[in-house]
Amino acid sequence: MYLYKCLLKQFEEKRPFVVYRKPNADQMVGLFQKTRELHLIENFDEVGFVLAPFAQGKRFYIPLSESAIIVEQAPQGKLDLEDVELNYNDAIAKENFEDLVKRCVSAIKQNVFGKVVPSRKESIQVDVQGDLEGLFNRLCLSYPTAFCYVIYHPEIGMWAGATPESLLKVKDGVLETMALAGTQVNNGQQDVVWEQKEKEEQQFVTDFIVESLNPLANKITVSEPFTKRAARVMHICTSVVAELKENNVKVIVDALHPTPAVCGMPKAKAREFLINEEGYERKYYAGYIGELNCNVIEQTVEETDLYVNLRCMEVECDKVSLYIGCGVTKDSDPTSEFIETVNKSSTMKKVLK
Ligand SMILES: C=C(O[C@@H]1C=C(C(=O)O)C=C[C@H]1O)C(=O)O
Repeated sequence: MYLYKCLLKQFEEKRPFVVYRKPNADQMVGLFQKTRELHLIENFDEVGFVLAPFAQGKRFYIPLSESAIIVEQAPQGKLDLEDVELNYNDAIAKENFEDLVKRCVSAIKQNVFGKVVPSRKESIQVDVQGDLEGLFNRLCLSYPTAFCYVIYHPEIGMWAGATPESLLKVKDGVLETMALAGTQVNNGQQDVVWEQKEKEEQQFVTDFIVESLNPLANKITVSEPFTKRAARVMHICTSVVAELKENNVKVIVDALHPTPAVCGMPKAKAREFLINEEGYERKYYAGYIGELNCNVIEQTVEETDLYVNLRCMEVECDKVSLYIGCGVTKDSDPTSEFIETVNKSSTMKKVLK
């Protein structure tokens, strides 16, 4: 396919690119920047594809005006990749993460915050860059309902992922978003029962989103919670629709990012704790990614469609680093939370060959 040829050439020449496929979409998009420049987002009037970090780091974009744009049919069909063997007994990772969760619970009990979302990083020796076409195909075919992407910038590096979580979509003055939290293993079971802890955790996220949007919206509609399946896990989800007073993407992004689904609440306290206590830098994990002031397939510039960068990995020449986190409340059990991160890690592990 022409898009993949361009991707290979672009990567060989160390020029920025992104290839992505939106949830349930038939088409995929490739943006191939003609220069190697790093374009930073200043005021959110920019038009292009953005990748923003969780906290520290550069918020950059690939401008449409400087890129070759290729739209092709996305990989069709469904691939059921074999389950990978998950290691629940990595003693060092387990001990470190459980210790972090204990510190989170103790901060919650001291009323520093009500919820926090600690995370960890797991590196695997594997060469993925040698077969980017295969990687993107596997992402799209395995996760048809996710936002799948591979993005590269010579000054930033390469990231890939298949995220189930929308940060926001703004179109015609209407904003759509979701409150996603609470996790259990997805065995394809039909009767799903959610524990009180998970329901509360998800309610935190819904409340935060509604409160943050209140000053910005004339009317907000919240759906009943429903179960959203995402590969090996599933979550509780609520859809939120807001009629905006003003179409100011910067104000809306600042209000929502990072949501308590990936950070905690109150936001500032949780974020400060994570930056100081996690012991590593999240970089673009739990940041956001997507089209800013454009919809490439529909060829309009009046739309923004951003996703939370979850179930993702940083791709280097001989290794990948997976980033995985989980919401912690006062009732969290450190071992169960570690197991949850292992389960979530299977989304990316499955597409590695
Ligand atoms: C933080 C992650 O996922 C988030 C946390 C969830 C939870 O705490 O149950 C569920 C969905 C996501 O909003 C992750 O996948 O790394």
